[in-house]
Amino acid sequence: MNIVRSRWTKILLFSSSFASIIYLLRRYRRYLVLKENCKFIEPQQESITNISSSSSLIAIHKRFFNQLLVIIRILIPRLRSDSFILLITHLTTLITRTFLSIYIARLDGAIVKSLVQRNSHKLIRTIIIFLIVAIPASFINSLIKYAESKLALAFRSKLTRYAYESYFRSQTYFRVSNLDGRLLTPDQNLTDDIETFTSLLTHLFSQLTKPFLDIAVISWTFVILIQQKKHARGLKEVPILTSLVVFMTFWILRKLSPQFGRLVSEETRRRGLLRFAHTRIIANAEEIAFFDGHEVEKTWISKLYYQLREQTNLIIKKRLWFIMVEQFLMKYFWHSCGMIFIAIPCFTYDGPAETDDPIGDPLGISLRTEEFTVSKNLLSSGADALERIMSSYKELTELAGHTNRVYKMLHVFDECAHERYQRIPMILGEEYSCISMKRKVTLNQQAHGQIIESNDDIIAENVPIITPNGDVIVESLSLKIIPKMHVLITGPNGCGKSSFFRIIRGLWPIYSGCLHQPNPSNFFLIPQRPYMCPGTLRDQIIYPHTIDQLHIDDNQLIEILNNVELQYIVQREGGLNVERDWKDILSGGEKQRLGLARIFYHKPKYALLDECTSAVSIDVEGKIYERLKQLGISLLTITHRPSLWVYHTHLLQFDGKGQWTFEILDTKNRLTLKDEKERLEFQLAIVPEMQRRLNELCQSFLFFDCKQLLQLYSLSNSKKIMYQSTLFILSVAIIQLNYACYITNCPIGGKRSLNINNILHAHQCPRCGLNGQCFGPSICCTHFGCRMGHPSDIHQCSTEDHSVIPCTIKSKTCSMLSNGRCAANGLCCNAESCHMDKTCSVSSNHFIDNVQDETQV
Ligand SMILES: Nc1ncnc2c1ncn2[C@@H]1O[C@H](COP(=O)(O)OP(=O)(O)OP(=O)(O)O)[C@@H](O)[C@H]1O
Repeated sequence: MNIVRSRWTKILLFSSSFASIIYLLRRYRRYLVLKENCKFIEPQQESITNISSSSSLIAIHKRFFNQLLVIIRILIPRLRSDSFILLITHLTTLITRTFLSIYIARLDGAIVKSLVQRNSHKLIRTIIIFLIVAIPASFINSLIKYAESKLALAFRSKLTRYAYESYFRSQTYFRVSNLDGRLLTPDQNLTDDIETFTSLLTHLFSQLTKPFLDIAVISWTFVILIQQKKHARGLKEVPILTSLVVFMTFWILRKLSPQFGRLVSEETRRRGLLRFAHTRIIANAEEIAFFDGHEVEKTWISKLYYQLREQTNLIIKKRLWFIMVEQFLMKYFWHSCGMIFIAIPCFTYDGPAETDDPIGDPLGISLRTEEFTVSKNLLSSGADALERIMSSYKELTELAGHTNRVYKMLHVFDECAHERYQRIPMILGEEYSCISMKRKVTLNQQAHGQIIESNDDIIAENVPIITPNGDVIVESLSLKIIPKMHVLITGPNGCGKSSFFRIIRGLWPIYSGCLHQPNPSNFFLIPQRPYMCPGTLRDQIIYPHTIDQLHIDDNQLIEILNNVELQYIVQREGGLNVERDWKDILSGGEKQRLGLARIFYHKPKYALLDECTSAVSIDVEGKIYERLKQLGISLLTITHRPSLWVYHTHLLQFDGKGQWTFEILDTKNRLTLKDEKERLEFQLAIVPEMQRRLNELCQSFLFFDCKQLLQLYSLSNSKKIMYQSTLFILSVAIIQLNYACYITNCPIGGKRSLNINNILHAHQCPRCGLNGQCFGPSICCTHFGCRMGHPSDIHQCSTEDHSVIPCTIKSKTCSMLSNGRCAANGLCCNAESCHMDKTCSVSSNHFIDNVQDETQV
């Protein structure tokens, strides 16, 4: 009480409470920020979590064991496999270690006994034996770790090999990411997940096997010990009480245990998304840098990181309370119970004193001490084993989570290999909403189209083009392409041109109809951005061949580079054997040409060229096409470039509304028609502007709205009315244009420059300045002289533009300029300029007189 009352204690209590409150408030604020940050991508997560939770694969139950069994069959395919031999080795080391532990416990008891007996010889002898036994025991301990790591590696190799085989079979790697939506990060599944699963599995194997062995052997040793103690009461109840304590602990822990499997599985998924986002940034670094898009990327990545952090925090928090309860029960509670159990014979023994030294130790204290030490050691080993089994529950639930991920990966690989796909509807709805107008089909079923291998021809019979999302791009396509046919494929963006390639190459499933397709080795696709594989320049040309499959020499390879006008690259980069990051060091056009070089190397029957020359200059493109045709390769080209038309014999045209045409390509005629079309399109493009101007003129000068007339024109169905309306509009337009030209300043210098002597009723030109007269659009003269280009004069003189009749200046004509009139003393002007003229003399009221004259007229 005194302590509590002391001033310092009060200050300490107050400040710690204050600090705690501040800490909690800060934590709460950070939690709110975190929650806010995570909001943005929550819906997608929810949908994915639902998929895993709905199938309830996380908890330890029958399904988990079934999944584990499937995977174990992959890990241990036969009894003679290396993984099984390693497993047996590991098991043997574990058993040996158990027996050694019991032996060491007994040696420990013997040491204590010799101490109590004060028998130095026996003590030294026992210690020497103890040290000798410690050598194999240490080796076995190390061997356990070694065997565990080797076993984990063997399991990992087996599972990785199996997964790679599935992943690279039947283009599963393409199908998983393009046609199926269940695995968002297959890279993570194939690397991290497999590694974590196999190390956790082997760890749990040692964690569980040895404790079970320990418990079995220790229990057996105790049974023998109990049987020897005939005169001690209450020992028979010890096994029942022990089981009761263990069962109770297990029950409490199970009730309190959070679902670690689910939590860890979710954490792994979020880690995968974060890694995926980083990979995306590396792949698109250049574009992001060009657009300065790092802020957007940073925000997105931070959000993903916060989500991961939130989940990791949750797990850490849940572990804190769970481990506390676990430690209390299994360390302290069990220890107390154990001490009570082994103390029972000390209190209840009522037989004669047991001693092997009746003279030195008649009461048998040393023997009892030895028994107590052995029992205590055994009991602590047993408790340790039980503790491990119990704490393994947590790891077991985590293993369930990882098993689920690995199993799901293998399952999806298998389904994709058999063309059974599933997409996640929410993601589709968001990402591809632009094509939601198209007809959609449900695709969670197997494709029923027929694929027949043909010798040479590609024949499609009523084959639809359907995207992996179920959007029907083309309802039914029927055509026949034979070798030596060169097909040009055109159409608007997104109409299915590239998808047509995917269909004939067998990348997308065929949902109905029949496709006769030559062996895939007859096709070679060059996309707009060709893939640059890791390796040498030679590897780029021969891809996907390897050096072992190379069938031509270096001179021929250089000849191939010649064909695509890329021979200089050998010298520039230092030979064919040089390794570079080709994706980064080559320009867009060079990459495209290197891609085309592969066709010269492989010489397929059909070259599928998907806008693969968009970055190549037109002259080089032409040469490459000519050379490809000389090799007898059929060219199927997607392009928007008319320069390529001449190299093709047929045209496949998609209209973007599900319709298509396939016909012979008459290039010459088509180019003429194209020219005409472009010309007409250009003319039509300026029609609205002309109509606007015409209407303006109609309103200004005819007080008539031509729009009505134009409407009448566009509404009139009858050809005769249309014809008449056109004639009328044109006549009106011509008259108006001429008239408009006449009344605006069409001639140089405006209307004033016309010879007005021939025009009746010409009126006086407008006044300007101080008693001045407008001579031209920007010339104002008084008898003092003329000024040119003054804004107020321009403003006043431009009123003349609105007058229908031209104006005149009634002063004396002068000969220095054509249509010139005397503007001031010694100055002759016309509507455009002024010139010195000695013959000109005017009086001060000259212009006023003129006005009066005009009034009289
Ligand atoms: N993997 C995919 N999953 C779902 N839809 C896809 C996929 N690939 C393409 N699509 C959709 O299929 C439609 C046709 O695509 P395609 O690539 O064939 O167009 P395209 O005619 O080659 O267009 P462009 O001229 O722009 O290259 C598009 O609406 C596109 O969104």
